[in-house]
Amino acid sequence: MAESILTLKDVAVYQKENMVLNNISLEVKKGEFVYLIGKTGSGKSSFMKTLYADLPMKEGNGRIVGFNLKTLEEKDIPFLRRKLGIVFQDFKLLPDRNINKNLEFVLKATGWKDPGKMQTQIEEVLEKVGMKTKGFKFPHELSGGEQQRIAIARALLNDPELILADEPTGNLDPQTSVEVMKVLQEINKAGRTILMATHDYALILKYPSKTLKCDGQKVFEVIQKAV
Ligand SMILES: Nc1ncnc2c1ncn2[C@@H]1O[C@H](COP(=O)(O)OP(=O)(O)OP(=O)(O)O)[C@@H](O)[C@H]1O
Repeated sequence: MAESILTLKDVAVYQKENMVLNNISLEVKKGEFVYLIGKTGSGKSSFMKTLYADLPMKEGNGRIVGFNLKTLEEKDIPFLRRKLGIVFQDFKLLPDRNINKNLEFVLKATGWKDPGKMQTQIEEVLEKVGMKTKGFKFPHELSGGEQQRIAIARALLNDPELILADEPTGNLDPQTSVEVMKVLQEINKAGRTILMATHDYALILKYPSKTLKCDGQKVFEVIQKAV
């Protein structure tokens, strides 16, 4: 049986003192591609933030990539984040440096020292997202879809066990969304687990997969027809 990458038991998600979601119990296994859907304000981003410890897990129990979210201490958060690849809607690339330097910055910040190894790793992740020749460009010289591919490459730098993508196609046109989705699908086929929050039902129809829905302060699995 596939190993569990994420297990939640009776978890509640809070924004400060306000409960956003409760009674969440679910499991994501190694190799799965899971969508997280739900209306604006239903709690998708808050759910994701709880998973990468940007919001504390006040109620329930959770394990993610081997870390216990309930007992996680502040000092352990960087180590958790190293085992997660996080992709956001708005790319969050550093505008003042080129793509190679953006990626090098992350490697240095996560303890890499050897320049040769860093260069090899940068080339490898750029190759995976089809951007090998674009390392010298600045973020503003790339299209939105290209910037998102770079953000995915950045998420792959430390060989994460789980990729959390929060509306990764939210700023992209339909055709570019499909291109970015193809990259995520390839990464998933290569064995990586992906949890992706999205509003984009066209993508879900095109690439059907296990789907969780946030609604009425709950998170539950929906069958494809009911999406
Ligand atoms: N930083 C914050 N402080 C307080 N409340 C917040 C904060 N961020 C979000 N909320 C509230 O938490 C609830 C869930 O918001 P969240 O952003 O998680 O929803 P979402 O499903 O991701 O929405 P969207 O699809 O618009 O991104 C909303 O009621 C929102 O107002």
